[in-house]
Amino acid sequence: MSNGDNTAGPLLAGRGLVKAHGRTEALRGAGVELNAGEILALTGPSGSGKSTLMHCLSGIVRPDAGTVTYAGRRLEELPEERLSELRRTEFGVVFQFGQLIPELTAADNVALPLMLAGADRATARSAAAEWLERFGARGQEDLRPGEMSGGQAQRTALARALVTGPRVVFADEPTGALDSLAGEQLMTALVHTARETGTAVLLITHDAQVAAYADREVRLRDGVLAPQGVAA
Ligand SMILES: Nc1ncnc2c1ncn2[C@@H]1O[C@H](COP(=O)(O)OP(=O)(O)OP(=O)(O)O)[C@@H](O)[C@H]1O
Repeated sequence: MSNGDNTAGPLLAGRGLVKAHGRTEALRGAGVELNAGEILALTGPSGSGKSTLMHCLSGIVRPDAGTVTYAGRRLEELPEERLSELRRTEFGVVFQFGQLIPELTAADNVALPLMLAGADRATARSAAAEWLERFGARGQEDLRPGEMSGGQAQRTALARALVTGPRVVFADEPTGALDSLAGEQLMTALVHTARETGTAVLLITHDAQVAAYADREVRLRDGVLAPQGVAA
């Protein structure tokens, strides 16, 4: 898919997003903008709609109403296959519990997105080893998720999210299952890499210390979002 941006505005913008899960209105007109290279923290109480908003912005879920614009393209207008391609090539995702494939080693988990994009196994594994090293997971290439600490699993998940060179990483409570030291190490690695590569990050967190790594923080409440200004 071409990278031909035709906007001078934000890289990713959700406007007037509405999404119900059954009778629960998770989003009730939420709007948020993410600029290229920006690290944005999305905070708010449990159940306020953070994950639903992230799923709409990343094209995993189609909103009931409202628009999502990525690099000048309206996600709701893309056919499913173009949307999948965009998710695979331009977006990376990290969840609270890594969600690595249990049967695969760290190296194969990280290599997988490249192989899905058509790289051969040797090339993909060599890129995977480089990314694992970058995230301080050198020597862990052959570990399977069941043999990893929480921090090792999350570093592997970060490497997997970034290996394809995405322009946006969506991270949903990436430090939520880690102790504070491992959480700090993960955030330092994520922020450092995002700065180096110019990748934008949308970061859901409950933790003010984690939100403080962001350039800006916005807060959701009852499915609606209000700007909070610059994070500490
Ligand atoms: N698949 C689903 N089916 C039914 N209800 C859902 C579903 N996903 C979310 N909800 C409901 O929608 C609301 C918003 O959920 P969401 O997970 O987006 O909030 P959140 O702010 O991310 O919460 P948390 O911080 O607890 O993860 C909640 O009331 C939740 O129970």
